[in-house]
Amino acid sequence: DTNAQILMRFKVSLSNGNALNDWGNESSLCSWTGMLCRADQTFYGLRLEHMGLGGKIDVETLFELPTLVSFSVINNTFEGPMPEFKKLVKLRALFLSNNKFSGDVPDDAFEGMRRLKRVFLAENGFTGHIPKSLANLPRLLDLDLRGNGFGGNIPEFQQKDFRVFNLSYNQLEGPIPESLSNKDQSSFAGNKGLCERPMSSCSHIRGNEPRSEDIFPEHQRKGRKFKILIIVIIVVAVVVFASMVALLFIHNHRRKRLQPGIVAKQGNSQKNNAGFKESQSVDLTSDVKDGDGQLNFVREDKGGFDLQDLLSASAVVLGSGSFGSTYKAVVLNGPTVVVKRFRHMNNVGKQEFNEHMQRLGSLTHPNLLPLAAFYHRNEDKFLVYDFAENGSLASHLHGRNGSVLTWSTRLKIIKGVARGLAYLYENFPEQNLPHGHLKSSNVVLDHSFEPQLTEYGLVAVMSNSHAQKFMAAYKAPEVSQFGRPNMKSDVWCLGILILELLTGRFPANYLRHGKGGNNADLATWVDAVVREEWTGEVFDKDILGTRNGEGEMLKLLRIGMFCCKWSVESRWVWREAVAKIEEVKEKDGEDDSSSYVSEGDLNSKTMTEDEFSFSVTS
Ligand SMILES: Nc1ncnc2c1ncn2[C@@H]1O[C@H](COP(=O)(O)OP(=O)(O)OP(=O)(O)O)[C@@H](O)[C@H]1O
Repeated sequence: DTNAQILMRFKVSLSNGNALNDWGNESSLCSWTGMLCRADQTFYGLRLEHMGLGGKIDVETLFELPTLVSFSVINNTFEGPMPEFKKLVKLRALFLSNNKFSGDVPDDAFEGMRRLKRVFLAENGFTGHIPKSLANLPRLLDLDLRGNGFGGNIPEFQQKDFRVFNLSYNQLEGPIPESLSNKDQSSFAGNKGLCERPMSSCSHIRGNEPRSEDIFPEHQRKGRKFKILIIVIIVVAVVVFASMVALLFIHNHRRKRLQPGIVAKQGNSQKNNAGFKESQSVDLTSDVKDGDGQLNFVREDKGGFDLQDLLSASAVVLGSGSFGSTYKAVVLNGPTVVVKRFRHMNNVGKQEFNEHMQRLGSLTHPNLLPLAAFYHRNEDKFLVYDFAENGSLASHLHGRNGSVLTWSTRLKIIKGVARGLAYLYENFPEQNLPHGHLKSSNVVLDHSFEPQLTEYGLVAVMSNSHAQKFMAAYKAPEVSQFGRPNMKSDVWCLGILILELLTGRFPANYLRHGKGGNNADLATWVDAVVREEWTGEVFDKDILGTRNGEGEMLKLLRIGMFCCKWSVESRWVWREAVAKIEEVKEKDGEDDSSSYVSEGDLNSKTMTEDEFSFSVTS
């Protein structure tokens, strides 16, 4: 049989196959929905995602496809036990996430699949132990078992360097193997009783403590229980009483101190992307409480004032972002600084927080806004940055008081952003998201419109849940698909920033729920406009008429689209993105390299053959 005949037999076992109606057309197999083919038209995979498919996955028939190396049925309605994929020994990537598969996965389910690199089983109903054969895969690079019912202990994995690793929201328990202790806590969150690094030590888990019946005989236990009950009642009563007194005291105390701050902030309660011109005066002492905690300077050249100076500085609210308020403070006989309050930086303890801030403070690059100092008081953290004279890029692009940014200024801005990002990636290679919160309100402009990145490097200290909800990098599509961002999520943000800069459109206005729960976004809008060949309509009217620049503007648009590839594998890595941005010139015709991204490659969601083969072979 030919591949086409085999695939038609495979289709018969599926239900709800309407999305595959074009299968069987006379045209080349590679043009059928869901086919993955290389440039030479050899078929190598199936990508049947978000299609409402169900029924049986006929592995016997798939086995007859000699070149099949990648198989994906993400987000369909398949149910029942895990199909016997182990027959497909050539498979390199297996994506079954977001279906209704269930039941124990046999220990030998992945036996012999020596080439398998990527296994995505997230959000199904799989149970039983994590199969030994999975842990023994020699080349495993990405593993996502999130949101299943896997139980028991985590086995020792043969492979140590994972790119994606997620076991969260299962029923796993017991100590985490030492070799996985460097993983993020979020990889293990939502399990029954996992312990040891990166979670807390196993000795904290009650089951490990000696049980009272092992120590005391029956009659002693009864007397003991009674005594414990009395002690508990007394302690609870004392604690409740003390808390009520303390709360009353704090309430009265805060009412006296908070008034000015609250009044001023009410006038600014809306997210103020238009910058600081409408801001009102506030009393910083209402937020930065004096007396406890101290201002820690992270750079020698930024000292010269102390906490008292900061508290008595005249301050205005610049805006209230997703983490708290941001103030501009003019220190008497000192610098003008920006104080940003963060309420959800609880991922690490005080010591680690201090070390991380010292490290951020040691970064120096013309396109990074220097962190000057930080202040740490229990739940509240304040970061002090230099004030940037020209406000944020967002305020210029979208604010009521914004100015007209020419094409040449926009190009200068994006080049600076790319350089700042490259510096962060080189200096934070071990971080998952060296920036993590790249967006136009976090790009500020100095007196000569040189851009400076701000709020970088904070993912590591930010509470996971808050990061997931609000940080820009968590808006990348892989987060809705696989639940976790990766290094390329910053590249997604860079792409969105490029598109925002060129179109003048605010990305959040394009967020709506599309098919399969994914967010449609500015990238999708640009994609559609370009595909309809209305490129003239894509550019911001303020730069549209730029003479001799349209070719280069189009070149930058294509770069933005390559940074916004929906699939992480086909999205550019940061180095490539930065290098391509550097190549863009202000005027057309200065060089002839614009053909490096062909018109045909512009569709940002579809993977070209070469791109996908890169992802499965790399
Ligand atoms: N160092 C700075 N110099 C000048 N303006 C700044 C500076 N830092 C922030 N701003 C501006 O102050 C305003 C409020 O900033 P804030 O960080 O609170 O909000 P945001 O960036 O919109 O949200 P988020 O909390 O998600 O970062 C924004 O317009 C921002 O661009």
